[in-house]
Amino acid sequence: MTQKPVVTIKNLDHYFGEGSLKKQILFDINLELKSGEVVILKGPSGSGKTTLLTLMGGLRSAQTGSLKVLGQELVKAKKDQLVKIRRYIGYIFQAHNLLDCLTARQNVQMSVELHELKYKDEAKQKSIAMLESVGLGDRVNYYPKNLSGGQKQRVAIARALVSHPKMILADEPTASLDSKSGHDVVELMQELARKQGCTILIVTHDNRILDMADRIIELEDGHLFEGGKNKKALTITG
Ligand SMILES: Nc1ncnc2c1ncn2[C@@H]1O[C@H](COP(=O)(O)OP(=O)(O)OP(=O)(O)O)[C@@H](O)[C@H]1O
Repeated sequence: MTQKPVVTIKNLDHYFGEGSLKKQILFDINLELKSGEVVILKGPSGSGKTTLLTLMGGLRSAQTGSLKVLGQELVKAKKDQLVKIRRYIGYIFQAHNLLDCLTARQNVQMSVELHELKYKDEAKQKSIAMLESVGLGDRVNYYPKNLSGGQKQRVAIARALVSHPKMILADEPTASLDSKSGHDVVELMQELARKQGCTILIVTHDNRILDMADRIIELEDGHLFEGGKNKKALTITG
């Protein structure tokens, strides 16, 4: 496993609101995510987890400090730079966000076609192969309404991984699943991501999946700590 940083964050602060309503949400965040790592980010509701995830994903503008994703500085980055970085990232959310009017295969294929110019048939075969690798080979033509929660989440994983992202950002991917499906879904993400050498960051409240991470980090009131009993503020040197 190579240990090149995929994300390097130094002294990152984040604020919402303006003037007298301005409120600091993230305080002096320092973090490094390496290639192929599976990291879980936990913390109480409102501690800033989603805010940090969306900043790393180029889904909102970073304001102060430094946030580098794949070597690209995102603090004060222009919109088109954020759009560019998003091509290298796969997103998985709690509410799987599948399009109901498309089959499992079409949902996955849409992502292939957005990411690369492919002949339609090639994109279709690639999507079917990806669905097979998440155990849904017999469900490729099913619409989301005819799939279980776990199966829908597997389609979302297939869609996120089909374009070989460098990093997967998953926000509460197991929240709507029972314990066994939740474990299976994370195991699958882990296995596929390892094969592709892709980094995974999972935001979760779900204590049932904590054992699956290489590393656990924790946010409390906007401050980031290395997880575990003896919590230590994260610092990066050099
Ligand atoms: N767009 C916004 N404008 C203003 N405040 C916001 C905005 N988004 C989030 N916040 C505030 O920022 C803080 C952190 O929110 P965030 O969603 O990042 O927390 P979280 O740890 O992901 O919470 P949860 O576990 O409940 O999803 C909260 O106080 C929230 O109210």
